[in-house]
Amino acid sequence: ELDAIGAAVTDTVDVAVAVPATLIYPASQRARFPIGAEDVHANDCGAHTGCVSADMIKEAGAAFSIVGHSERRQAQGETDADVKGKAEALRRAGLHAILCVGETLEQREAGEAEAVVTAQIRASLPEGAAGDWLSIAYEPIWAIGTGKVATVEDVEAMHAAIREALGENGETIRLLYGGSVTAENAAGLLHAANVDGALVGGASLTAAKFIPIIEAARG
Ligand SMILES: O=C(CO)COP(=O)(O)O
Repeated sequence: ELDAIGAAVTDTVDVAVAVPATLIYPASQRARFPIGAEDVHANDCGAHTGCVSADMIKEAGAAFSIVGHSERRQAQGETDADVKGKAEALRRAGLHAILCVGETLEQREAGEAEAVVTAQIRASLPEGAAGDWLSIAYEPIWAIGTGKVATVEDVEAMHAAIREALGENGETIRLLYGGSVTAENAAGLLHAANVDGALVGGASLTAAKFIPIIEAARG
């Protein structure tokens, strides 16, 4: 799959794949594009048995890591402060951070989506965040792995709110949309205002489903 994806990469689209920690080394040896981790620990060293630091993923060949994925915020109880610490650790290691934010269905139905997400941004964004080392992924929790994709209008409204919340350097930071992105809906989402890319889950698992999304980003 990595070879097929690599063959589809051109210099007009940036493609990167985040993999489980045990696969970083073999994937980075093989892939012709950046490989990243799905999480890192916030500390550079210390007594954290079983945790994986930014320097450890770097040594294994990672160029970046996702931080603050909603599954980690929910299942591991990660707070915005934890997520900020992880993004800062990546910066210290010279790696890129993809920082995830997103609201629950309950919060969206209560009309709180933008307030929740912009509060997450304010609390988890490191000082001096800039596009050369950080991207934001907006992933509405109700859209992840459910087949329920946000509308282009909702994504544009949220990304405009995020862009504003980012403040200084905000224009340099890439805003990715994630949640049930497929070959069918990718073009509309990727060409929406303030959408600079996608964080693709299920449809990235096979080259056959992922390559059309790369092509939609290019087209
Ligand atoms: O959260 C996601 C990737 O981590 C999105 O997953 P899906 O694209 O499968 O909805």
